[in-house]
Amino acid sequence: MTATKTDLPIVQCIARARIPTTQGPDIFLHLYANNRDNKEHLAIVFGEDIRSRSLFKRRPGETQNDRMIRGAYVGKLHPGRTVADTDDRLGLTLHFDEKTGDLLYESKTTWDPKNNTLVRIHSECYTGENAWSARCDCGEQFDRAGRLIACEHEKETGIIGGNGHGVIVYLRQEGRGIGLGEKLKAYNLQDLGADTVQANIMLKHPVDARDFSIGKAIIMDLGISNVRLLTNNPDKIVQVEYEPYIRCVERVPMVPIHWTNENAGIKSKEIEGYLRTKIERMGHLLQEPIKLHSTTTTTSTTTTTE
Ligand SMILES: Nc1nc2c(ncn2[C@@H]2O[C@H](COP(=O)(O)OP(=O)(O)OP(=O)(O)O)[C@@H](O)[C@H]2O)c(=O)[nH]1
Ligand SMILES: [Zn+2]
Repeated sequence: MTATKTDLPIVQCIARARIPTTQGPDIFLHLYANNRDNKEHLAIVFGEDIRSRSLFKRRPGETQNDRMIRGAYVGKLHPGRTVADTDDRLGLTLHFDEKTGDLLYESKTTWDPKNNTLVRIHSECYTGENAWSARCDCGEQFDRAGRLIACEHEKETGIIGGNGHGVIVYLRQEGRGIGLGEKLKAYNLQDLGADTVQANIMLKHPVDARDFSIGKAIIMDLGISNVRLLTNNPDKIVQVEYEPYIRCVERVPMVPIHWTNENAGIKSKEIEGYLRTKIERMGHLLQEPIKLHSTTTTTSTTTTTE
């Protein structure tokens, strides 16, 4: 059954701003409102020409200055610029449907929806992203997604990057949707021996309380239809597919750094359990490295590991 756009939440990009990053490229941070929850979901967009249709749509009575202030401009802002829809210095002009005010697609100014675009749908994880947590790999995944979108291809794995175009849809679904407070309680239950699945159930929550439909609506709003999805989570792939509007043309794996490089990434008992539960109990598409030749040699009296 093909989807109809009406069964998706309605999202509205409220503001977009250029963020010069410490990693090199500028990103364009988009803040969204929606008609499902009162959270500020985000899109971290790499590429000035990936355009939010809801942000760029013309609004009755607004001025060009209003458009520039909310971030609905083409090219680059500079002191003294007065027109949002034209960047004289770069020779770029946006055009709109006179009746509806919708942005018209033109290859010179707007990313082609038919391009295969590298996308990560990332759920907020305060502990992994801001508190140096070694309980999960969310922070590592977030950083790697940004690096992969910015680069042509990843040296270590040969995976083709986004070459400066792509999106991290950042959903405020902390704790797989149960919130930070309940996640902290889940951590205490895990320290008492439960795994991440059991802990959620013991707290009377679903194993995964997330819904990716807002993420889907944001991807569509950004004019992206062919997605190279950065994930190991099969549920995300199923939930993002949305024929004929969104097609997952490729699943790009997110292998924990420590699994391919002994001296890097996150190494802890907790994260081993976290990843093992994802594989064994949540069906994540991750293959634990199989040690074919043990490096442990046993001699008559002692066992030494080189
Ligand atoms: N309830 C609960 N949530 C956790 C735990 N550890 C991490 N999380 C949450 O799990 C979510 C991880 O989401 P993502 O980083 O999008 O990853 P994923 O859905 O597991 O799958 P990938 O796309 O393959 O990374 C975040 O919301 C974290 O806050 C835990 O022990 N319990
Ligand atoms: Zn996490």
